[in-house]
Amino acid sequence: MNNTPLPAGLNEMDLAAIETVRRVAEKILAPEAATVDETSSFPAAQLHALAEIGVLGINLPEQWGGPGLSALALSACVEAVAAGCASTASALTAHFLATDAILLGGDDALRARILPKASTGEVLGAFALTEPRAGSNPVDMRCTARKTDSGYHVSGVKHFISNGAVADFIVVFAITDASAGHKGISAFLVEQNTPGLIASQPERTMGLRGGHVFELSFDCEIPAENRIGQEGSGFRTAMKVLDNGRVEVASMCLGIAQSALDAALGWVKQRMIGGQPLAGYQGIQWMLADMATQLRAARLLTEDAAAKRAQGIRFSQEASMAKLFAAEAAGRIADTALQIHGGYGFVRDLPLERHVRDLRIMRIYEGSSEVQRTIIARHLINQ
Ligand SMILES: CC(C)(COP(=O)(O)OP(=O)(O)OC[C@H]1O[C@@H](n2cnc3c(N)ncnc32)[C@H](O)[C@@H]1OP(=O)(O)O)[C@@H](O)C(=O)NCCC(=O)NCCSC(=O)CCS(=O)O
Repeated sequence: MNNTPLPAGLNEMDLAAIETVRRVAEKILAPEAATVDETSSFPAAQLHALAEIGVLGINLPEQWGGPGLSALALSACVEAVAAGCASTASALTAHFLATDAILLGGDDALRARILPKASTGEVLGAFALTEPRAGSNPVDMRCTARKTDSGYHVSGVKHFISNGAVADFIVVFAITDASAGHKGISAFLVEQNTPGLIASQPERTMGLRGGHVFELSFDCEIPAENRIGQEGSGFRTAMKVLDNGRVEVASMCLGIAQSALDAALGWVKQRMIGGQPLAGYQGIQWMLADMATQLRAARLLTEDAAAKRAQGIRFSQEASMAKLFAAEAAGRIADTALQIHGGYGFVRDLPLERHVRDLRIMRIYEGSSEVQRTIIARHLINQ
């Protein structure tokens, strides 16, 4: 039975969806998570299992093929997937970034063309914002989209793109007016089979080894109808998408941290030291108390951000607080869980060292902890 707490205010459909996702995560994702990591294999079968229960569209409203779940339920589902297999959760949430970009930035024609297929998993998406020389500051990007008679010529290199080579479509951000700063950035949809699109081999990463990330190089002609929204609207679309994405990263952190805490709780009850279980020692109890308190705080910040997201008002500050705190807390929680396991925690037969490795990127991608602090501070100063 899954003892992860649920937020208040979920309706029956939300609860049914979460229960189904938890069941699939426990029965199908979790048993394969160590193998996915060990073999660095892309979790295609896991995504397929999630697609079969509708998870690839849970960020979408009913109009575009989604179930119309609440933002709180979406977070709880992402948490459940991450608790089962963090690599799968990373590939899934990268797909959400791509479909959110079309939902939030595109017109109805593009939404109708892509979102229903993306919600069933018939097509998988990727979100290409980061470049080798433009990570934390996307306005420094070099990728360009030059107008042609039939559409645009997209040219440039994107870096660290989850799903990049396996996605059917890639949301690419590129400069359409180099003199206009962030207002000169536009978003485009590039299909995988487009001539001139070349993907690297997957990067060899420390963690999330099944959540493959690629360098993508573009020298592609694309039709005008593949522009997402108006020219110049790309930066705002990217930022709005990342507000959503940061709550999903926070939710992934909750799932992995909860798994680490659960493992530590199981261990301290069975591991005997000096004739008594580890759980009897005050030093261990205090570690557990700190882990649970940090996890609870991360959960409440994540729920707060999800609740603001549901209200349809700007929630950048709440999203950044949730991501910042959850990523840093989860890293500490997993590290403490490993410490409690002693040498066994360092051994790859147990999941603790994998949790520590998988969590490390959470303080970096979708805006580093430093970027989140910048966003929070700007809101404090400007409000
Ligand atoms: C740190 C930053 C937020 C700083 O951005 P800027 O200083 O360049 O821009 P601003 O002046 O703040 O804003 C310009 C403009 O945009 C509007 N804006 C900004 N944020 C939002 C928002 N959240 N929602 C709506 N509108 C927004 C703002 O109001 C301004 O509008 P006006 O000009 O006033 O009209 C930013 O650089 C940043 O977030 N950096 C981090 C980038 C990042 O997270 N990259 C990660 C890429 S994806 C990834 O890592 C994983 C992908 S995967 O797994 O493949």
